[in-house]
Amino acid sequence: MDTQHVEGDLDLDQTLFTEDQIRARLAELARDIERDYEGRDLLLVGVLKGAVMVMADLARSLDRHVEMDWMAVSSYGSGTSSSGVVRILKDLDTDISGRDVLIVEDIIDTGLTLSWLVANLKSRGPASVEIATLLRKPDALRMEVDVTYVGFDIPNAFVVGYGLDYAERYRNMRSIGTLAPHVYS
Ligand SMILES: O=P(O)(O)OC[C@H]1O[C@H](OP(=O)(O)OP(=O)(O)O)[C@H](O)[C@@H]1O
Ligand code: HPA
Ligand SMILES: [Mg+2]
Repeated sequence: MDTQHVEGDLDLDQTLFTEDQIRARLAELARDIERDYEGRDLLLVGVLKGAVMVMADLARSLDRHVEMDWMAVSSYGSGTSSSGVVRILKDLDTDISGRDVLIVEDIIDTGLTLSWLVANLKSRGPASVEIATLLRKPDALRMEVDVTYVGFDIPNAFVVGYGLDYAERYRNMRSIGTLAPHVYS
């Protein structure tokens, strides 16, 4: 199944990561996470909606018990640049005080979402808060974010697929690619 199985059109410029490359990298991160959290309970917190695919595949790569909870926050709306205003659309169901929390994200772009979210979760008294993200754009960072597990560093271009959307489209692509400029011009 190729990148364009969903759209079958010319909306994508380039494939950055195939399904196989994503799966292999998540398996490596899973081994690191198993080692680092050995003997401790672990709560994975997925950030909706973009992180659904990463959460599903990372959690299934882990050879251990984990709990999963979800938050929905949004700062991008339907555009390609962060509004800088983070809104909680859905909060956790779990009380995280005293818990080891690992935030699972699809992408760190400006860092605004994650820096806000880490501060928000730390204020709830967890034992620890770490971040696992599949993608990070080092050149786009506006807020420093301490990330423990990074899948891939990527150039500063808008990407879609594997959970990542442009105006809610392309999330169900199996691979990740850059969007052709004509799509948002
Ligand atoms: O580092 P930043 O510049 O803050 O960008 C990263 C955030 O932006 C995207 O979420 P979005 O707000 O698009 O919501 P979504 O996951 O529902 O698409 C992405 O899933 C991250 O949560
Ligand atoms: O490059 C991106 N693509 C999709 N959603 C995003 N949210 C932040 N950066 C991105
Ligand atoms: Mg989005």
